[in-house]
Amino acid sequence: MNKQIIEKVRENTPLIHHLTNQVVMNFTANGLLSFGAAPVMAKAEEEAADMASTADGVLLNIGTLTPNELKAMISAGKAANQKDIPVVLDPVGVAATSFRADAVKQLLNKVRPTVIKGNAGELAHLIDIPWKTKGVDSVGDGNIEEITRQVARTYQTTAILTGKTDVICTSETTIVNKTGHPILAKVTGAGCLLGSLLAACLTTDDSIEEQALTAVQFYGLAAEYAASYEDVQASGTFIPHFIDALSLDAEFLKGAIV
Ligand SMILES: Nc1ncnc2c1ncn2[C@@H]1O[C@H](COP(=O)(O)OP(=O)(O)OP(=O)(O)O)[C@@H](O)[C@H]1O
Ligand SMILES: Cc1ncsc1CCO
Repeated sequence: MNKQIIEKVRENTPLIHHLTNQVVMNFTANGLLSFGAAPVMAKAEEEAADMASTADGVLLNIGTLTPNELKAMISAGKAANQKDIPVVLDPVGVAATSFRADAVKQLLNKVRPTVIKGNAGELAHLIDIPWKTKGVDSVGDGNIEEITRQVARTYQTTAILTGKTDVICTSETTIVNKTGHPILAKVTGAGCLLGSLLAACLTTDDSIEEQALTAVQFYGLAAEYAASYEDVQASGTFIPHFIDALSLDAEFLKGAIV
């Protein structure tokens, strides 16, 4: 983890334009604010390109996608690509329906994502590897490093697979992260908010490997720290501690976990 990446984000408060799902908008906005960046949610096709052009990073998350939102995502993604603004694609539930699968195909034909981030079931689907999924959740098992590598190679991008173990692959490197807490799997939008923090970390001038690792490692440490509070009984009591922990110093989080 490179703590300077987090410090730079907090100094610059980059604006992250989100085209994300209805389930997680408020959680994502509050989590990103706590981390130290600035969220804006704008999904009308009429304004998507303008908003993306003024942002420092763009998050495309298809969790509750509609046909009009797909058009907006393509406009926002193209506008971001034109200005070299980083784009994170989260293909939420892509294996669940042909509408989602077609939408992601269209997005990947028209937009170059800086990072594709998803759970194992989502990334496996992108390279036609059979994997058990349930709605937006991944419930299968298999070689997660190989899947992440293949997504990175096939789409010539950085791929991040999340779960108990996170895997980051660029064309050259594979990095594994084991920070995190099982309670995150009980928080809807835990992956979606990570995509938002990741977009913020991609706005610095550091290497993509460092940016990606910093985002996933910090996020996991914040979860471990939040879960260690005595009053945490389950996800409901965990969430406020987690939002708070996202504002903390990376070094402090490392040392604070017992
Ligand atoms: N069993 C686990 N142990 C530790 N960390 C976990 C575990 N499961 C998930 N995580 C962490 O939770 C975060 C979200 O990952 P996950 O794979 O659950 O996302 P997702 O399926 O896209 O979630 P959502 O669709 O709800 O947004 C990541 O930081 C990941 O490391
Ligand atoms: C539960 C759910 N359904 C569509 S998006 C979403 C949020 C987690 O991905």
